[in-house]
Amino acid sequence: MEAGLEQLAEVEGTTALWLKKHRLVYTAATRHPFILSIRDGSIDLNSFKRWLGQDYLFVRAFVPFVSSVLLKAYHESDNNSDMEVFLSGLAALNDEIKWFKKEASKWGVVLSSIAPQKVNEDYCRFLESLMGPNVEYTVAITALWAIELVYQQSFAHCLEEASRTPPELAKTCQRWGNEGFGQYCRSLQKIADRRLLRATSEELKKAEATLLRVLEHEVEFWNMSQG
Ligand SMILES: Cc1ncc(CNC=O)c(N)n1
Repeated sequence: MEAGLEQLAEVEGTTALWLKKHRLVYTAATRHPFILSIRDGSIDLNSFKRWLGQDYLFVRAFVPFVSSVLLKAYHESDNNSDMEVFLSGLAALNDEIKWFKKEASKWGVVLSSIAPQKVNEDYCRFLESLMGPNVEYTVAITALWAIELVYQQSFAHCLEEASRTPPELAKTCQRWGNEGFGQYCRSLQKIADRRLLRATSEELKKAEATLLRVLEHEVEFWNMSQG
């Protein structure tokens, strides 16, 4: 007998099914020419610096978004360990903001004088639209997982055996490509799958649409960085 999508979701997880279903845009986000140019060493350092400055601004907007997911977990979660996962994410972001400042000064990028580009503003506005109390926890955790996954998958690709990532970019790739961050992403995915298994069809629809929007925003962000 053929298994329905709902039965498959119990075995494989809804998120994995969605990544298969949307593999074209998922691959566009995680194997973008910008990332491939880091991996093969051909990256234009001006593109890297543009990415660095814009991503610093993005991460500043990402902190309140993660906080909003933590707040939803506190109020709505059926599992009290969820909150600790987000708390560890926020702790990592604290470290990350310091890293951005150090890295920027190393490259001569003046963070205080960087204006967000339109693509970045659009992405940050999308994050804000997910922060309100009207957005379900299930939808918000799906977005958070997808946002982190794109960076984890992209930068881990630059650390693989065959990659020729320039040594001065290795630390950047390790920030999101390391095993600990991979574990964090799996924790987020487990929470998302647990929630999606119990979601209404309305919530499922919203969560899947939100995943797609995240992947599209990530592709645009790489496009913008590449210039
Ligand atoms: C545009 C974008 N997407 C995802 C991440 C990764 N999350 C936190 O650092 C990021 N830094 N920037």
